[in-house]
Amino acid sequence: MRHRLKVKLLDPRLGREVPLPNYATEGSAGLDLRAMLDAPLDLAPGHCELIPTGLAVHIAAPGVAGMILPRSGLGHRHGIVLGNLVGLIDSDYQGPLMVSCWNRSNQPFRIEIGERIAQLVLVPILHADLEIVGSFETSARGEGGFGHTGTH
Ligand SMILES: O=c1ccn([C@H]2C[C@H](O)[C@@H](COP(=O)(O)OP(=O)(O)OP(=O)(O)O)O2)c(=O)[nH]1
Ligand SMILES: [Mg+2]
Repeated sequence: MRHRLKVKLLDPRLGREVPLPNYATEGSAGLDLRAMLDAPLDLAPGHCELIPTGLAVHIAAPGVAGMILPRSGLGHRHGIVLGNLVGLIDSDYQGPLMVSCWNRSNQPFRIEIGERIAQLVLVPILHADLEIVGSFETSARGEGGFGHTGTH
């Protein structure tokens, strides 16, 4: 499915020297987001920095949200993940889209200008209407959780 996403280019380099966010392949789920830094950033082990993507998005539909997720290569190979683990973008948010980059490794990591640091995934959202009940209908799991089904 497609969603028309309103985007403001806050950084004039986007779409010129640095490509606009795009899907790497037709089947990619995430739009790659780039680090719109003034200079390369050396992220020390254990440190976290808020990095501008150079854009603002307005999803504008309450039934859609954005999720910022790590890139698997950066996360697995270099320990570059997100300081908030997952970024959640509300459909009414219009401010600059920021990526919290956390170096969870024990090596410094250099983030280059325009480097693809994370990805934005649009997801459908259901809003809950709370229905207060005294008991639930029986389910197969009941209250069992946190390993209740065993490990094998
Ligand atoms: O990685 C992120 C996470 C959030 N945001 C923006 C969009 C989002 O809609 C807004 C608020 O995020 P969230 O609700 O997760 O943060 P909060 O700490 O609850 O702030 P608020 O009180 O503004 O809701 O911040 C980003 O730009 N990047
Ligand atoms: Mg919030």
